[in-house]
Amino acid sequence: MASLLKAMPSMSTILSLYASISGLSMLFRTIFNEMIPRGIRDLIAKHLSDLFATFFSSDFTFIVEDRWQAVENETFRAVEVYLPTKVGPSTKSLLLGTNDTNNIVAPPKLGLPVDAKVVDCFQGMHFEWTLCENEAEKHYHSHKKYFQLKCKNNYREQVMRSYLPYISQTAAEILNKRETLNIYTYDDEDSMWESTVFKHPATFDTLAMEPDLKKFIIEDLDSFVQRKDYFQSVGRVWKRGYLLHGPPGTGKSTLVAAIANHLRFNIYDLQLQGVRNDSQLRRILTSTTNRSILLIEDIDCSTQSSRSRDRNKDAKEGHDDDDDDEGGDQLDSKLSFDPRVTLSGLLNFIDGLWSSCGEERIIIFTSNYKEKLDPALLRPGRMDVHIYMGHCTPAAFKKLALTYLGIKEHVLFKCIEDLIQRTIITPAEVAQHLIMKSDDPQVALGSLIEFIIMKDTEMVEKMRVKTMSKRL
Ligand SMILES: Nc1ncnc2c1ncn2[C@@H]1O[C@H](COP(=O)(O)OP(=O)(O)OP(=O)(O)O)[C@@H](O)[C@H]1O
Repeated sequence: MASLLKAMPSMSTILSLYASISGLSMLFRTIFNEMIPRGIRDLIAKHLSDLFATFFSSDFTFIVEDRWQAVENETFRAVEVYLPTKVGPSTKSLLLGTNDTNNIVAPPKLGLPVDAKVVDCFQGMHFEWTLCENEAEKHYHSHKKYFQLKCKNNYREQVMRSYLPYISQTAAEILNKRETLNIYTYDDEDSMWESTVFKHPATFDTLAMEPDLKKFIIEDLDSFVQRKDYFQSVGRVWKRGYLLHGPPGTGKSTLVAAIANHLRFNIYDLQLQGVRNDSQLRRILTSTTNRSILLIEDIDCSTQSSRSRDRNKDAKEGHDDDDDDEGGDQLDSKLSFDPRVTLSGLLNFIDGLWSSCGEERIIIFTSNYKEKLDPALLRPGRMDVHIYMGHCTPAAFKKLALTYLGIKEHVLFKCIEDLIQRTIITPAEVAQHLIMKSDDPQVALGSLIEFIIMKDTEMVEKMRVKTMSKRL
């Protein structure tokens, strides 16, 4: 103890040390105040206080819910895509799975289960994410998921200014590079979209249609995705509507698949017949994501009011065109269904106020009977592009022969092209013959010629009977 006391400095030494330190600190303060400009002084002080705050400030929690003001929360979607790329030792469990039925040996994908934690670092800041779930309030409501982001209180501004934009940017890049596309159908029971992998092989290359029309569609799509700023500058929502119309089997669905593959957009395939009313429709449509295609097939059969009121009146009075027999029958069988979705409810999403929900969307309606659609749907500016998918032309036939038989020329081509010009035949019928009959082009083309001649004869006979009955 005595030796310890001896080793301690004397009181006078401590006092003189204190005096020197205070003298020095006063000197430094004077130099600091006199020589360093006020702006720089404030900056240094702020950085020092930030440094202390980083260590001693309390935590702050951001909540990112899956919906935001009645629509899909894009921040939630971005985080959902981004976080699985950041799993590390702190993540104790992961979801694992694949929905790719075409390739069951493909590596499974990762997802985050409820309560999973992911730690992320960005620009020296430390973040802790957790996926949480709310109990459903009612048994028929699905559970609500949300992300919880914990960070230091003083990171708040940087989270808003740089971290979240960085996540959105990264998620967009991941989605742009995604190998698989999804097709969604709405599951009424669970009130949610259900997805499955979309692996349709159709491309613009394999699509049989007039080259000029094909070129026009590709250019239209490309210019749409590149012109976000233009849409903004002219005050229009960044959406594009296509109406594909034409007889069955002319490639409308195939064109939708080619568009999805070209843009790498997911497809939301909505069966309007299954939607109970406009408010459900609104809920369904607001839960689709950006960079996607909303597809409503056979719109002429989907809403009572999408059919031309005049045509319905005519049909009731028995004034339907004779030429339309086939279509009329089909339409009538669907008339028995009475959906409660109204055309105005639907149009609200195309160009009404609700159309501003979401961006970079393609809306595609298909119809076999454009003339039976309500004029409101056809009004200029409503569906931006109307594309008629017609019967097979010589150019379309040549494309199909190249796709299915791998040939560009054949002695039978001339004969088939002449026949096609005077017979009504769909690309689906041509494709059916080229794919099913034989690998040998001679056999396949010969069988196609037989089929076209048979159809031609049938057509001539039908015309003859019709003319006869008119004379009588
Ligand atoms: N223009 C085309 N180019 C290439 N293949 C086509 C074309 N049209 C039809 N086909 C072939 O015919 C099949 C049926 O075509 P698709 O389903 O696209 O016709 P659709 O016009 O959508 O018919 P529907 O009106 O009955 O729905 C496709 O699987 C495709 O193989």
